[in-house]
Amino acid sequence: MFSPKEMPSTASTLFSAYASFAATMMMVRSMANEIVPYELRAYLHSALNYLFTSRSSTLTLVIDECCGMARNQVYEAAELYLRTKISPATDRLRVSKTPRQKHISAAIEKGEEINDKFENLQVKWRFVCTEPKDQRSNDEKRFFELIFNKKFKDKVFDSYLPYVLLRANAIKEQQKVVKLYNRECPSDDIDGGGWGMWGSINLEHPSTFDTLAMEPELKQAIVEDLDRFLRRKEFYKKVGKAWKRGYLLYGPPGTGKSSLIAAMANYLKFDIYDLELTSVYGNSDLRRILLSTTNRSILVIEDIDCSVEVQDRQNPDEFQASSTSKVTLSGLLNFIDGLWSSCGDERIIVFTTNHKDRLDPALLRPGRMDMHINMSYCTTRGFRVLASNYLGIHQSKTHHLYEEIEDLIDNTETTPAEVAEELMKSDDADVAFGELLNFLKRKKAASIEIKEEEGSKKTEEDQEAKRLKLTRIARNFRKKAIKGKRKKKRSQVTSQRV
Ligand SMILES: Nc1ncnc2c1ncn2[C@@H]1O[C@H](COP(=O)(O)OP(=O)(O)OP(=O)(O)O)[C@@H](O)[C@H]1O
Ligand SMILES: [Mg+2]
Repeated sequence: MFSPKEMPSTASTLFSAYASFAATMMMVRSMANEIVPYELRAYLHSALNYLFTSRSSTLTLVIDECCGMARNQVYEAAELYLRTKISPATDRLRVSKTPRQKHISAAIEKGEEINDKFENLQVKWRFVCTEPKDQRSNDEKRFFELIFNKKFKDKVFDSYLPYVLLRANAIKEQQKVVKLYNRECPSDDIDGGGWGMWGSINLEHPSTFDTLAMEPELKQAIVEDLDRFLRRKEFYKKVGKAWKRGYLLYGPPGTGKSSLIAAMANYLKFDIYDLELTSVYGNSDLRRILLSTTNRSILVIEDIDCSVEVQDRQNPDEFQASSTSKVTLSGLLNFIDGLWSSCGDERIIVFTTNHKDRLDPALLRPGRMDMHINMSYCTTRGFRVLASNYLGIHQSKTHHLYEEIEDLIDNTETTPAEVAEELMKSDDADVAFGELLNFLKRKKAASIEIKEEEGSKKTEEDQEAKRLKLTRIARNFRKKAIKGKRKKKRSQVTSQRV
């Protein structure tokens, strides 16, 4: 213990000792700074840090929502992917649904964590949201943290994150709502580009390849063609062809041309652009409209025989005159062959017509439309599909009216639309099939009547032709007889002179 008298002198001794120590240290430090080069000092500093700070075995990847102005694809993929990983351990979820979404979607809320396993890798995801600096500013920052053991760094970069991106793409495809673009759609639609541009609605057409009444072989051929088309990106590049495919659907009204287009769109998850050519002002307008369509889409031009000036190819003068106001077939074909080739990927073009025979040969030339699909009248196998669609009767099952119905279907020109309309008349199969049978009987009777009428007309025509022929023969015979008489007379006169 210090006596009160000793205290000041001890404190001053201590202070002077500390001061001299500090001065010495400063001198040593400045000497060391001069003697030891900067690089060596930095190295020593970090080595000491490494030795004395506690080392973490985990690595955290920060995945920001945006990279500059663009959206970060890894962030978007993580958001979608993690929706499928929500477990009962999650406490808070964000729930939403936009008018275009079919289902309610749930995503994790800020601060929530999700554990995931990928082969022998265990990771933890955390969703972080920074609070905006003040209430009015919109500078909230959102990001995911991906936390895992450092030794798996390569695996995460080379396998896990690519897997997350792939899965997210598949989920996006699955959730995609197919849209129907039309230039008459309301312009306040978020995808609408104003007057004269494309607006869209969800494609609500429920048609699929399963519900289409067609010959199974033809259906199979179309599905395979579409699959091959999707697979062959590299092939198209290699042979220098645009990655597009054209289908011409032809057949009478009500045979399922539009239903097939909807089935294609639903199968591929491609949007449909339904183009009414008569509303396009000219070829340059057409170019502008088509350039504003997106990849992975189906461009549909219905009733192509009624939509374009098909004669203009044979008459270039007329083409000049009409090109300012009308879309010409040559304009359309040029666009499909040329311009589009260089700027569109995964495009499908479908033309439909009720009269293939009226189409310009340029459109039918091989290589123009890759597949010509004949949508014909209903067949017995088509009828079985419709019976299954409308009345839930399995295609392998039968009904006591089937034999009669199928015989009439084979022997009349009945469209699937007509069959569908009859089957819709009742939920009771007996009643619905009865209605269909009566309809087919009436149809058959009507067709016999028409044939008889045509037959009697033909007989009348034949008789008239026969009468004309006989008259012609008789006239010729008379002419010949007169000629013969004259000749005989002339030769008599000559012999008298001689
Ligand atoms: N092949 C089919 N398979 C299933 N349903 C069909 C088929 N054909 C027609 N239908 C039914 O008839 C309705 C009309 O058919 P759709 O509009 O597809 O015919 P279309 O050939 O496009 O006729 P149009 O030439 O008049 O445009 C469809 O909504 C569907 O209910
Ligand atoms: Mg149609």
